[in-house]
Amino acid sequence: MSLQVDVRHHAGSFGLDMCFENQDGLLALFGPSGSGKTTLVNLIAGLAKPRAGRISVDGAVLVDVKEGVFVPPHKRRVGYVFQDPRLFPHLTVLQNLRYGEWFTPSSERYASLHQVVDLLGIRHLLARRPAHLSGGEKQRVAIGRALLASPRLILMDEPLAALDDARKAEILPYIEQLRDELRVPIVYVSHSVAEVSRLASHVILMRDGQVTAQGPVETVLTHGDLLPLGEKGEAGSILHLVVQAHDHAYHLTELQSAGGNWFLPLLNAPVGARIKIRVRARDVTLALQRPVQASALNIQEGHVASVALHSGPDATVAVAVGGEHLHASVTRRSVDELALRPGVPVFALVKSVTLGR
Ligand SMILES: Nc1ncnc2c1ncn2[C@@H]1O[C@H](COP(=O)(O)OP(=O)(O)OP(=O)(O)O)[C@@H](O)[C@H]1O
Repeated sequence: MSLQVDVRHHAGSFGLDMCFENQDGLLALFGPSGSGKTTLVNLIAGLAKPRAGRISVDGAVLVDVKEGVFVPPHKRRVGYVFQDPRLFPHLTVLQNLRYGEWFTPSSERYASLHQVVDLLGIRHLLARRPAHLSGGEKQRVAIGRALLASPRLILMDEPLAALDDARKAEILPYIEQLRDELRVPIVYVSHSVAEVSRLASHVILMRDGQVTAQGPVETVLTHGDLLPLGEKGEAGSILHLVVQAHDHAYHLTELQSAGGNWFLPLLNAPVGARIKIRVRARDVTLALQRPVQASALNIQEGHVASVALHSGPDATVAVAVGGEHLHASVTRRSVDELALRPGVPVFALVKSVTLGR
């Protein structure tokens, strides 16, 4: 999928001016409340028309103000999943799903009812009406309805925001399947670093209707200063590891990376599986020598790649471990006292790790 956006728009006193291009995978739009994420999603869906500019998907122009092109929403083949599932209350689940198919000519359909029902695990719900579904089930049906339109692109605007953690955990694997098995391009709006680091391949950080940073999730989420307030402490690194062994006696799984081995609470993943982990910068401590008699199991050996001094007491140190960067949040005072400069060999002690599989 190639999504090309180059638009200018006004809503009341709010101005949006964005230009970006994304290829394949799940693109996350991430930014503080009021930064314009929903406004942008509405422009892609055709629910609003930009003042100027152009949006295209895979070369198909959805809007081009200069050329006078504006494809109406129902002809865009762009699915939309909102925070609130917005199912038709008087229709059964099956009828809600079938509605998704109506606007797509049969020659352009790639998603069948059977495939979607099985993918989302909703076969047992087909005869029910939305009032008799849980929040998580409703959202799976809403995703199914969007998918049955065989969309070129699915827009998801905080689809998990109204759900509790258990329901979120239930839905995330389905979104991953959409991304990996059906390979449906997704533009995903979220406030949560945990969600974005698990799902996204690319991220656009937004503020005041502008792009403040964009790129692969591994690099963008290290910019704590650019993340929305409340998520700044979540800034960190995403690393890719391979499951090496399970230690059932201690309930630990050993994973391998170029910088040393990692130990995580026992994982339900086969030996050889590739796992993505998220390490918050504030959970990483640096030492110049390998600590002895320390309780931390995760000690990575590397060297300082870069040091970013912030305006307050803090600094972010990127440590090169193997081919990847592990970020540590330390004080500026520690940077001086340990003379942390690019090239200095260091040991990184990691307190806790979040899985972002
Ligand atoms: N129709 C409108 N008229 C006037 N102002 C609008 C309109 N739609 C949106 N805005 C303003 O545009 C700004 C961006 O809103 P938008 O909903 O796109 O932000 P957001 O990043 O999605 O926020 P949130 O994370 O809270 O959902 C806000 O200041 C909002 O008040």
